[in-house]
Amino acid sequence: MNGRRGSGPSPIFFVYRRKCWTQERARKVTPQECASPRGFTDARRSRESHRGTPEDDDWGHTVQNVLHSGGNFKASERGHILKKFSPIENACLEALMEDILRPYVPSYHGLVEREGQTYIKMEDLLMGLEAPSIMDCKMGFRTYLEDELAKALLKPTPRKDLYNKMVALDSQAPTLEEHLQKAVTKPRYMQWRESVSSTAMLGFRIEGVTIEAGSVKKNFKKMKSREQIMETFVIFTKSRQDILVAYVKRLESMQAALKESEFFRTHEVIGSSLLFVHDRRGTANVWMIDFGKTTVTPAHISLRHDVAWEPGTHEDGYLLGLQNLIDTLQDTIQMVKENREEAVDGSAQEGEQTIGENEKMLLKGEVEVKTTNGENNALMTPIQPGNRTL
Ligand SMILES: O=P(O)(O)O[C@H]1[C@H](O)[C@@H](OP(=O)(O)O)[C@H](OP(=O)(O)O)[C@@H](OP(=O)(O)O)[C@H]1O
Ligand SMILES: Nc1ncnc2c1ncn2[C@@H]1O[C@H](COP(=O)(O)OP(=O)(O)O)[C@@H](O)[C@H]1O
Repeated sequence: MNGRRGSGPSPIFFVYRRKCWTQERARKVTPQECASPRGFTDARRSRESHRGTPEDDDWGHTVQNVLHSGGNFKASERGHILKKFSPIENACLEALMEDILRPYVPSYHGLVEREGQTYIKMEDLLMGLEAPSIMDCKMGFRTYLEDELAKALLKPTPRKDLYNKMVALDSQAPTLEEHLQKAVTKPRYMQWRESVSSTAMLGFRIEGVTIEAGSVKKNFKKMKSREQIMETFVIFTKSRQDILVAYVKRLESMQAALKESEFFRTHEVIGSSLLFVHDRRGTANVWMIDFGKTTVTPAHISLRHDVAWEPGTHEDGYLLGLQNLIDTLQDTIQMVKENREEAVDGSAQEGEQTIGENEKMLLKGEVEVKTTNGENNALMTPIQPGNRTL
């Protein structure tokens, strides 16, 4: 496995990034605004004409906010990025530097201040990659904290923004009462998101993808089935077996470390992602990121991560999701092998064309990767809380 702490400059890989060069040269956006898609868009819209100062002349090399982040990142010097300070994430990264999981998380470099805001300085995981492809998978069967649920039960606070996001995806999803209020509570929204995506079935979901420095695709919210996810991995890796195999190996070693980890035993890992990164040269790696909702469990609880959650247990199902992810990738490798063998036989031209079409659609942002025979036609039985423990 390579891809860690490369020596070259971090690549610039988004369409918005390319637009940023032009805009920055025209002095319409600052490098800092370029650091996030949202910043870029806002700056472009307002047509501001200030310059800004590149940090350590290296803003252009900093890789940012790939898939989803409301402007939480900022450029730093080569090899590092800055993420808005959260005491929870900061404590996790500090603790992880002393844990067996250290090789699987971005290295932590303390806190820095920029323009009155505190940031966590951490390793840029895209450093050394050339036009990287990136996928963010959110892990676990539960994506909200027990505390959030308890608070919502005690004092329900229906939110209009979450209602709007819900109806945007499915106008039938809210109940009659929710339609009348035009608002839903956060746990209700999060549970619904789990149920329409693969989270509820598989314990992980794809949040976003970018392929070879292309634009960011986030249209995976309704992607539920293992088959759809396999197709997405095929598209994402362009059927490269070496990359798929590298991913599986990395996940297996991560899995072994997780089972030994003191940090993992004592933390409820909610809303954390695995970041898959690779490039055309075959550099590939997977990292654990986003510890903003990863919290220490009460002292008497030792978490297993491979059992169903019941309120009060703090279990998150992370290991079940990870096993399903590994199984899905292994099935993908098998599928790619079979496609290749058939192609050699001259009998798989149709299948190859399908993948090519899907790829085009994904790149154009039109994809809902289609299953051939409906939802959840899993090729194998997913591990779920209840049907198997590790
Ligand atoms: O993905 P969509 O459907 O947009 O829903 C988002 C994500 O779940 C966010 O998690 P993440 O940042 O991990 O993607 C979550 O932030 P939290 O992590 O703070 O729970 C948001 O909650 P609000 O920020 O409360 O809206 C929620 O609205
Ligand atoms: N250390 C890092 N190096 C490079 N890219 C990162 C790093 N951490 C996060 N990212 C990118 O930023 C995106 C959002 O990260 P995340 O930590 O989930 O932020 P948020 O908490 O704002 O959602 C990820 O999907 C990933 O593409």
